[in-house]
Amino acid sequence: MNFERELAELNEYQRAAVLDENAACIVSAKVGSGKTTVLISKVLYLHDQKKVPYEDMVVLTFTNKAAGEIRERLAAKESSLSPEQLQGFGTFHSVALHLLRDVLPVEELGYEPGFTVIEPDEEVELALQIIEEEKLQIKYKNRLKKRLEQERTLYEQGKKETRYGDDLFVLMHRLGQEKLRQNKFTFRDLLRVSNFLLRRLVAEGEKEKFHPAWIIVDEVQDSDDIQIEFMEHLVVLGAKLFAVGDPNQVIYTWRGSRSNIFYQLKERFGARELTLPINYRSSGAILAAAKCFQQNPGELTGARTRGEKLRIRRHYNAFGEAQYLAAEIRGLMESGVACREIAVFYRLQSQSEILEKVFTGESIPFEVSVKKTIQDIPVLNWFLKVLRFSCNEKDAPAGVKALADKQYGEIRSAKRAREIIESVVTEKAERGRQKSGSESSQPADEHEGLTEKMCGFAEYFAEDCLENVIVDPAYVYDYFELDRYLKPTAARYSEDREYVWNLLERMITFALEQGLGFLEGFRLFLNSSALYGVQILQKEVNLQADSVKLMTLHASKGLEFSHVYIIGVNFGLIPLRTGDFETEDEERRLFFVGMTRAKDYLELSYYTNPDQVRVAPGESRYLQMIPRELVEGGVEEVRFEKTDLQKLRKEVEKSARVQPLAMLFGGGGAGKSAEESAGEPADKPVGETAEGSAEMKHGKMPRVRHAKYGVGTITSEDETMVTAEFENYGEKQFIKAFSELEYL
Ligand SMILES: Nc1ncnc2c1ncn2[C@@H]1O[C@H](COP(=O)(O)OP(=O)(O)OP(=O)(O)O)[C@@H](O)[C@H]1O
Repeated sequence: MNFERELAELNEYQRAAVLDENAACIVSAKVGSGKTTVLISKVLYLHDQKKVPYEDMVVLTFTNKAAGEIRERLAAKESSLSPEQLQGFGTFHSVALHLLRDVLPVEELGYEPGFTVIEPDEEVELALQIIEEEKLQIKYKNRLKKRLEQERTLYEQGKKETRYGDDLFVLMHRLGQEKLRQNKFTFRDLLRVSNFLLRRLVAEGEKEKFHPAWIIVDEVQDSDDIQIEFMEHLVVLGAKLFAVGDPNQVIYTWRGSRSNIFYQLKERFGARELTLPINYRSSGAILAAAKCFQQNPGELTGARTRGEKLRIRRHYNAFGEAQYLAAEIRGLMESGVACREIAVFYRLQSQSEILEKVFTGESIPFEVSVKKTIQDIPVLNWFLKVLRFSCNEKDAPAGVKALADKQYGEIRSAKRAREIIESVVTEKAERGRQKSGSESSQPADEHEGLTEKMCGFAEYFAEDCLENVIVDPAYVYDYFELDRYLKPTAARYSEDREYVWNLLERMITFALEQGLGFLEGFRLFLNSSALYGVQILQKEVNLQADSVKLMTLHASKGLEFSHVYIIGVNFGLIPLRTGDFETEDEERRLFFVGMTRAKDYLELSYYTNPDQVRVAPGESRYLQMIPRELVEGGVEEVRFEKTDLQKLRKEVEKSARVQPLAMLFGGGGAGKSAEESAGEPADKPVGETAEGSAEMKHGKMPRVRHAKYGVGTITSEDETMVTAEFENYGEKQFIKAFSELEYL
């Protein structure tokens, strides 16, 4: 590789950053100024010129997408790279997982190497179970997830009193014990426990166990306290720090990042500060408009000419807009614009549904970036429980759920399932004790069916049979006799079978790629599937594929397209209604991030008759903040016949009930957000039952059931949406067409 040539392509600011060798350096970069470019050049510089092995670098990103991009770009430059060399490259969580698995002594804290990683929702479920069993007094249980997040720091600081004077800290203590007993980590635990063990390494002077030479951080503006502490430990262990970020792109304060982060980092690490002020991406007009939303002052220079002005469109509603966009995109395609250069951004995932339907009808190739995890697909949700218990017998709750699932498996009562699993666990423990005492005892295995399968799994697949038989999903599928447990008489059977089959294929490929034994590979996958969620099960949008990209503003971060359409710039959507100034600031930065993805053409639109509840008709004030000289010909109204809209709406409602399978395992197609697709469609759709509406009219609040959130009460309802309150999940909104709620 010719590094001189690489360096020559950088501007003076970028070069200075790449060549900087201070013990700590923070690069405060402007949007589109080449942060990713610099980060990759830095890694190459250290490796090629300074002879730092990749294994001695920890490269931390905030998303798997960013980590993937860095890996890809490195692989493109150096084809002989192996996954082992890049084990320290990834998100904070995946690097912490690697440390806990391969470097730090977790067993000294009582965990076992086969630990699993659970999603926040699973932690809440566990917490609710403890509350019930131990009769704890917890206020605002419907906001438990938020409360656990918000008050965790107080608890960790050793505070005695919770915010509401209840048993929350007792719960946190018990939750910690229970997770340890079940050998489980949450995402936050991964970093928390890593921090604890790294601190101990430092205190005990055992730095030789782990001492990276460099720590390189992308999007550093998104770091929260626990992540900063993680960086700090690595620095104390001897690593030099190089971090890049943009204070104008802080869009995750709800996760704990903060807007004064650069000042904080400079103070904490005594870092040198460099800047990258030149935006290479956007035309002059786009950049000038985006600057109206920039919150942190400072030079933002564009390298490009003024280019085309922005456009603002007014639509009757989202249905009309979708038709307009389809026609517009068709026109662009005919004029030679590649589909992959066109993107539509929206504020909420649910806004993609109408676009998907219309684009499918109009044969516009598209891909939707959907945040959907394995847990959103009922059959996989069940099968994961089966696998979790099969691979980790300490995870008794998973075993109970696998047996007591309402749709799959043996469909036992919760009580009976608990009894069975408890007896299995006791029996195993007993057998273990007898084995270590005398050799004479015989296992009295009375269990059969799924229980027997789960308990025998680890033993059955114990030897490393990866190369022989486990290249075929059928082997595991048949082992569990899944044809029996997936209920072949159900209408969804063939779809479910395909889901499971695909999951198994993925797991096997994953184990093979990792060069791991079967069991070990499966265990690692079970952790990663929670950790990576979407990425493992569902292809991210393929930026190279020639299709229009549909995504939320959040998902657009870090990407660029020649043509960008930001839709629904109405108050209530962009910006969302917020309760405080800080969140409002974040909404503004989010809009800034979206606008600055556009290279050549940016169009913004709003509705005069929005369908969503709590969305105000008319343009949001954000549109009024853009100087009119940057906008082509004022606001243009786009009209569509109302009859067309009604027909279209009916079609969307009809077709939205069938969700193409392809998109879940790659490929384009329709998809729903995690929240909206958490369960199977119910038989009786809300809005289609006369009694439902009648009850509302007479002031009674109808009760509904949702597959994931349980029983709730409708709080409001309009033509398209329905809002319901659930005891443990708070208020949730649903699109009626998806029929997820069943009236009780
Ligand atoms: N020195 C340069 N000369 C010309 N183009 C450049 C240069 N550096 C970066 N670019 C181009 O500028 C665009 C933005 O670069 P990059 O994606 O690295 O920016 P970024 O700072 O990571 O963006 P964002 O702020 O959106 O995260 C890319 O198209 C990249 O190829």
